[in-house]
Amino acid sequence: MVMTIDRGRYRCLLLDEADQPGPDAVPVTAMKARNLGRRSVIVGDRVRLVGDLSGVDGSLARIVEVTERDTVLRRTADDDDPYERPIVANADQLVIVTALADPPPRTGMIDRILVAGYDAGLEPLLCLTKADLAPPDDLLAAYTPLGVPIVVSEPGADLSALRELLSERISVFIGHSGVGKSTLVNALIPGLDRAVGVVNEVTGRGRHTSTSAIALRLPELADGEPGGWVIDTPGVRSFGLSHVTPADVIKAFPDLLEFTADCPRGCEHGFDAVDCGLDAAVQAGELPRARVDSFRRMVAARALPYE
Ligand SMILES: Nc1nc2c(ncn2[C@@H]2O[C@H](COP(=O)(O)OP(=O)(O)OP(=O)(O)O)[C@@H](O)[C@H]2O)c(=O)[nH]1
Ligand SMILES: [Zn+2]
Repeated sequence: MVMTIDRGRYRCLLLDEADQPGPDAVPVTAMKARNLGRRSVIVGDRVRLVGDLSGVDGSLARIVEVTERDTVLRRTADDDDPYERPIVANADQLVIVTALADPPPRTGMIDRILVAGYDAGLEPLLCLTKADLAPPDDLLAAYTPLGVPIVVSEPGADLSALRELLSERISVFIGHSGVGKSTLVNALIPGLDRAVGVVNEVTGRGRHTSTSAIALRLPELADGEPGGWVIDTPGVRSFGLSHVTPADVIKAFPDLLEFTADCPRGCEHGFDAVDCGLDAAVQAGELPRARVDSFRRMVAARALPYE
């Protein structure tokens, strides 16, 4: 499993058949073998290595194969940039970390990250930090109808509910700089000491430093269940979605999708849609209005100018 990437060097951890690192697993540094050509290798990829697998300082293995990805989380640098940047492979959960204050929550950003997650086939989880500074009520009201699980944290909070939601899964943590992501990851992984309070440098408009995502193993739960993996990502300022279509969004909502069979051709099922099947379903009492509205907020977030 590729844990992190630094200037063309891939830090990998050897996994056993159960997809877990063995008790003595050491990180192995590898480079891409020539046969891979321009094929991308990203954090979370499962790869085959040959050569020196000792992990000894200075040793270098070669990545000769990237196994098929279950999921790929992508973003575009901004909405005018058609180039998709895959960020993380094989995750199954997307944890959107948002502060309740300092910085204030931006639902537009949450919605955009949700859309990217739905498009990638990841299950969302909203993690609201800094509850000591502001109450979570508005965000709870906005995201509960969507069916997004929500955990609320503050300094010294009991994280057992969050640990339970992370166990046996591969969870990508994403959030704006300063929301308390490192603080949270440090609390989840005692002894880790991820840098807190360091603002990410920005190398240009909407671009971030090459600081890679990094996969971190969570400690086992008290009952011996594997803790799962956290893939921590650099703070994001924007989340370009030009690679996602309205059809991609509604696929994540099978209960809504079934009512759109008779929509006019090209219907985007948004707030301004005409003769949309979702409105008919609401009128017939077959769908709750709040759920349709929440979904439509996602469709609108997709089309908003990137922030
Ligand atoms: N009041 C309060 N402050 C918090 C909480 N969590 C984190 N902080 C503070 O918020 C600041 C930013 O926290 P970080 O953990 O560095 O935030 P981050 O999201 O990792 O930021 P980047 O590293 O820039 O991506 C620090 O000063 C933390 O001490 C919280 O629950 N409540
Ligand atoms: Zn429609």
